[in-house]
Amino acid sequence: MAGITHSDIVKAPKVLLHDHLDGGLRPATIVELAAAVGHELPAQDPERLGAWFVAAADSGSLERYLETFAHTVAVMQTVEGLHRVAKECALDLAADGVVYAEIRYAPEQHLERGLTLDEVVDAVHAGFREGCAEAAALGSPIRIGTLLTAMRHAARSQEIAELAVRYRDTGVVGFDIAGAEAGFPPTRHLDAFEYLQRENFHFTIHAGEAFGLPSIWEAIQWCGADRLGHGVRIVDDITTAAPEPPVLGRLAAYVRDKRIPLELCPSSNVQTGAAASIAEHPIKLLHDLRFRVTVNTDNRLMSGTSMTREMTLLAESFGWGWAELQWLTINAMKSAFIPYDERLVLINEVIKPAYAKLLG
Ligand SMILES: O=c1[nH]cnc2c1ncn2[C@H]1C[C@H](O)[C@@H](CO)O1
Ligand SMILES: [Zn+2]
Repeated sequence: MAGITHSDIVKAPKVLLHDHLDGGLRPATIVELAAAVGHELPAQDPERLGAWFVAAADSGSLERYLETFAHTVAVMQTVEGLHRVAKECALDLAADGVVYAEIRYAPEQHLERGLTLDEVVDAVHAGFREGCAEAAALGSPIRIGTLLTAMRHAARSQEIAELAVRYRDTGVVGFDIAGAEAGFPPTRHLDAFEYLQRENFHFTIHAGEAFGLPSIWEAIQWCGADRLGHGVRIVDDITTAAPEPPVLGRLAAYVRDKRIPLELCPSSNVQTGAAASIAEHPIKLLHDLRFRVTVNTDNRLMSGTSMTREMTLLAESFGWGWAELQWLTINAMKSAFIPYDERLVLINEVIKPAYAKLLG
């Protein structure tokens, strides 16, 4: 069924696996927190500041896109700042109809004003707890787990992996590495990934965004990633020569056969140059070939987006309807890092009944 709109999609339950806490602040909150800590911003008016982030991130380069985070990370250096940002994140996602989210951030980036790693994690978790409680009271329940990210150019991945495992029963559901990809291959952090595997813990790796197949291959075959952050460049291993059917190379076939989830982020990919436009985004091909595709926001502030907006763009570009949106949502829920039985409850008791009504 084509023609579904933003106002329809906002009401449908959605699942978000790839969203950065420091990429989703409300512009008005940045302005207030920046005034409190004396951080200078490129614009003072929230509307202009929001537009500045989108324009500055729209550079065609991941490195330049990442520079914009200086202004969000700067206001997330105190318990108050982290707590507020996490709480508002929960409220914003719930208002957008997200029922389950995994939110990531790099604790090592929030130590500039003297917080310890544990204090950072505690502040974020407290903010999420409050935000989720408030959202439930407002009639939009949401569950949130966190992923702790290590920065790939730095050397703290083992420490952050241990931090994640220590908090595994109190809100952290996985681990990730992020930051500039070219020049910083996943195997740089092999010790951390091997440690996590010995601990039976879950992790995703940003791979195949600004760098191609070798990054994806290392993430899966050397590091043992459960999921791929982006992974969009897997299309480099798929040969398309219509009218012949597409031919998958060995790595693409492995990713599809093993049902390795791809955390695709369409708008973010257009901004960093990983895709030319939404209409030309490889998500269509990957969907048609039945890869384990999920749709994500990456950074709602830098892309001026939301889960509803990402899905609306896909519905408009590819004529996708409720069947496709349900497929994406169930793919994401199946790929979450919470226990299997808990995923099933959300699929069977929240997602499927809602889409059954929408499908009519
Ligand atoms: O899409 C991304 N690719 C690589 N790194 C990213 C992306 N989005 C955000 N980051 C970085 C910047 C943040 O400060 C950090 C932790 O959330 O992760
Ligand atoms: Zn990301």
